[in-house]
Amino acid sequence: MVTSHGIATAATPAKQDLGATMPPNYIARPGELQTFELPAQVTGTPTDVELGKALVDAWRSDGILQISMKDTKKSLMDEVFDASKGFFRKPHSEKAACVDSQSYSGYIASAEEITDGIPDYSEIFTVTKDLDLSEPRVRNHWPCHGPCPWPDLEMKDPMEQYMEYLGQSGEKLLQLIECGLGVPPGSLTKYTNDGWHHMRILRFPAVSNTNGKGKEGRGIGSHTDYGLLVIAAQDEVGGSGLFIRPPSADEATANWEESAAGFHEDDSGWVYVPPMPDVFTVFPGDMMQYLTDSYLPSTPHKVGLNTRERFAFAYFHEPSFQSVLRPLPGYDGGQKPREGIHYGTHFTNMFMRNYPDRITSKRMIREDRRELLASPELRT
Ligand SMILES: O=C(O)CCC(=O)C(=O)O
Ligand SMILES: [Fe+2]
Repeated sequence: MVTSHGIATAATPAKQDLGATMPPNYIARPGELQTFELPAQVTGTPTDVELGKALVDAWRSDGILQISMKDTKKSLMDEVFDASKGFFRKPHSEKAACVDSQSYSGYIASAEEITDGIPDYSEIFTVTKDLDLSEPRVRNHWPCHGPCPWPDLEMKDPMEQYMEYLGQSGEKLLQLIECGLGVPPGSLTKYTNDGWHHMRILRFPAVSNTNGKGKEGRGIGSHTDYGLLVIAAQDEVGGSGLFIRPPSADEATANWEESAAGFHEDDSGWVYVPPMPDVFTVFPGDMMQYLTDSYLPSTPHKVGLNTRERFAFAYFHEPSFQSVLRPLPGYDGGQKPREGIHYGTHFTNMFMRNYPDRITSKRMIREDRRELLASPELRT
């Protein structure tokens, strides 16, 4: 049921069933997430303010919320899941050819990604801004800027449409969060002009069907993501694998200062995100935490392998690569660093940490590309 102001109560399965699909050997309590519906547009009406405050409250208590998927988008979801499955079914050599030496777009084999020094079993296709070799930023060797090595149009077309749609949802969410935080319109969206939005198309093998090179049972180790918003979707078939840690007064991360990878990985206190039909899950990233002085902390999460293979998408709604972010008015509590955070530097650091052996990281080092991150042209 959806109320007139977009605050919805999804038809949830009985409480005792919510944890039934949890990955084996994980201990967590099943979450009961709040579900919201996004309006056609956000103009700052009292209804928008009410919804924005409800989103902020949901994140502050649960660390994650759901937005319901428009009926008109359900066929697009079918298309992107089909395209993802079609890609991951290809022979290894075809998938492994999808890499680029200048961007981090493309294929990441199972056990190639490192979180907190340990290989993950996730198999991934990453999509960053697809810029061809003649694009000025690529010609000028900006770190992480380059083409996306799409395997074919069957993959490219639906994925681009999907990212476009999530881009619109991301902008609406930021506008609503501005309303909910009581900051002037544009305080968040000024950073997303030319946003460095990217996406991870993910496959997780069944727990009984891995290549033996990663950490047993683990899909992705505990981590926080880097930008403003994470908007995730998963198929419901294999059960979920996602666990999150709700905000807590005695737990703090600051991923740009000290790695949050591995945060409380094996401790209690995790919440299982049960699979729900026709919703996206949304939670804040590192830059939202910095801007709000941890009023909206970046949500730690991890993924476990389930009894069946699982397909998922994680879309990241981000500031522009060039952005230097500064505390929001009313949320400047002296958070560090005082000079602001350059998002492109944070992104580059995180990707080099996750993929130290990738051709892209090696070229970055060989060509000293990171030096450019300090130049005024890359900081606006
Ligand atoms: O599999 C998921 O649901 C989330 C994946 C994730 O955390 C990521 O790609 O950063
Ligand atoms: Fe993540």
